[in-house]
Amino acid sequence: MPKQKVGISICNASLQYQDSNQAIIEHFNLRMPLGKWTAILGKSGCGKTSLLRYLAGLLNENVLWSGDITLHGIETLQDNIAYMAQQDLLMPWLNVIDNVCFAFKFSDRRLSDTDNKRAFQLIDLVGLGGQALTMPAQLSGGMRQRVALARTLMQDKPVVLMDEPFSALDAVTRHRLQGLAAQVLADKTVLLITHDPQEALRLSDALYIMQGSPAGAISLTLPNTAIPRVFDAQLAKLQQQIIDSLEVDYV
Ligand SMILES: Nc1ncnc2c1ncn2[C@@H]1O[C@H](COP(=O)(O)OP(=O)(O)OP(=O)(O)O)[C@@H](O)[C@H]1O
Repeated sequence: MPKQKVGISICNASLQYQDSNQAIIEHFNLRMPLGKWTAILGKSGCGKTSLLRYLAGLLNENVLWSGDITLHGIETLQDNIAYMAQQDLLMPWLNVIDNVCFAFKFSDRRLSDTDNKRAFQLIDLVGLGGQALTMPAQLSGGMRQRVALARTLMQDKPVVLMDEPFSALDAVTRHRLQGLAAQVLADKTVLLITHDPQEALRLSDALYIMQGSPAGAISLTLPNTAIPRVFDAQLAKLQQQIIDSLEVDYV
């Protein structure tokens, strides 16, 4: 990886659920470049979501954590993170615009005219102009994930955690939404969990494979080319390298 400013670094981390007698992550090191995408791949159950949820502050009392998290450009992770999950988590009783503005409902800040205007602009940006008053049940899976993306953008946080956000979509919709996300989340520090090596290679500036039990992370060197990358012979080779690394945990 070319020299890049680090946004978040995790050093020698260990994570264990309180009700378990074994850590799921140990000697875990990861450096997320500032304002870039970092992807994590790993066998199902190796601890990817747990790590993300810990970083999002959703696991505090349920886990034992050790290790250092160093932040650059932000004071705390709390208040600076937006989380986009695999399921869109849209509120079925709220229309598109109210879902996009959902985070405001739980904050002290009232929605200003400027915020409202921005919400409409984001809905346009994700290709859903004219659908602001539509209910989630009337939208396709891809459209719902677009609303979730607009909601993530509305929060306007410098760090975005994404847990398999495109995995439930068909290949073309996924490809389009990946491109859109790369465009609209440019300059954010993004941590993306995915099971799809191609997605990781297309979108990320740094790529880690979680391996072992408890899991550590190994990094893969990526070409210094523009994101989203076009899938070429070099990426195909890297894809094979990723699969070989992942296979170690399946023997
Ligand atoms: N609340 C919990 N309490 C105890 N153990 C848990 C809890 N949540 C998850 N685990 C365990 O932690 C391990 C890691 O789970 P996690 O969901 O983080 O894996 P993952 O890599 O994200 O998996 P997948 O790719 O299938 O989503 C699993 O063995 C799981 O059973």
